[in-house]
Amino acid sequence: MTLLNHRAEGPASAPPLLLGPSLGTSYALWDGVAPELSITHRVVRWDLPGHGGSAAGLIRAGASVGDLAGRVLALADSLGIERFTYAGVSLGGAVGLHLAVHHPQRLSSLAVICSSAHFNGSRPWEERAALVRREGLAGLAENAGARWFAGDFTVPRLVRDHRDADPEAYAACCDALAAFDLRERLPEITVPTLLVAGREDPATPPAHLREIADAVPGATLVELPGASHLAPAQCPEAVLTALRAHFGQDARRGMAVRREVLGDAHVDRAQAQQTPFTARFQDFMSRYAWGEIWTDPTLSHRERSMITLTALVAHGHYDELAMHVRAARRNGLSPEEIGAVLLQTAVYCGVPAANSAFATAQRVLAEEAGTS
Ligand SMILES: O=C(O)CC1=CCC(=O)O1
Repeated sequence: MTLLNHRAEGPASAPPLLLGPSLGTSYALWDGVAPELSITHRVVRWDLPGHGGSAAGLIRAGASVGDLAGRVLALADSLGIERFTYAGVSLGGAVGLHLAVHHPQRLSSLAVICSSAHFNGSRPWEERAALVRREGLAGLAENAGARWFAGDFTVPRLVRDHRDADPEAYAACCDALAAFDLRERLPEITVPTLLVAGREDPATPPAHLREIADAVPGATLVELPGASHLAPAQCPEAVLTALRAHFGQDARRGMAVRREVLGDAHVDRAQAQQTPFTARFQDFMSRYAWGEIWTDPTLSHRERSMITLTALVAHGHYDELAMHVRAARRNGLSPEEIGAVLLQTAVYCGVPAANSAFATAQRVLAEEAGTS
């Protein structure tokens, strides 16, 4: 299957972050932001169909934002990325909102930049699509600066990408914008959401971002002075600061759950022993194991403890087992329930494994009870 053109940066083991562009631009929109983000993330930035390096045939007249989101998921699948953080500008942001409503299990965090839950109805986009199908993109690209940037600022590469986009594909993206309206569904969004508004943005003014922030539970809104529609290009430092603070929440949430489950003493010890060599691994654990998996409310902490004990016995990780017997007690499992889990492992992991597990658990439970 033909995929969206994309550029991947950053360590393959880092948490994946997908970046979506706005109508008329390419992944070059993220040039001032992506290299910095790729220090902590596996950044994958993609081009809209018929824009940058993506084939025009990836979109048809009458397309929807859902179709574009499907292309993004296909790209993620092809890269082996199941769950990802997502940030998108304008049309790219609409793709992010669609993913958050329709595919919440694929997203761990969302940032919507200079975008909206609706683009002022279908009329302006039907007119723009008709204009582009009739006359091509040269005229629109000529006045892109006024729509995209504040003051005299410009990015010649982005204006060039606008002019060189495929008119049919551009018009099909306009069709998608014409049909897009997610306002009714915003309260269903559960993924941590950041809204970034350009204070001087004429296309999606701050009121559009505020409307999303008011409707999405727990969402945060940041307004950037001096930014217009392409905030990542004109104010990369301010966008970076906002994104870093938002995406860092995964690690912070993870650290809170890690302390709840493993206890302050254990986490403080692990932190104190951290070296520059182990720092990325510790961060990975906070973000991924604790910030993403243990925080997922589908299973309770009790259930997660039972699964974890079993998995540790299966692989003979007895030091980790001792730690997770303490965690299981903190998560509300009684010594009898822990014994029942270990007994079951005798069936599926083997008697010798369960034998060692019982010895480890017995020692920990005795220590906890103060009888050792
Ligand atoms: O090109 C514009 O006028 C601004 C814009 C609206 C939707 C989008 O992605 O860019």
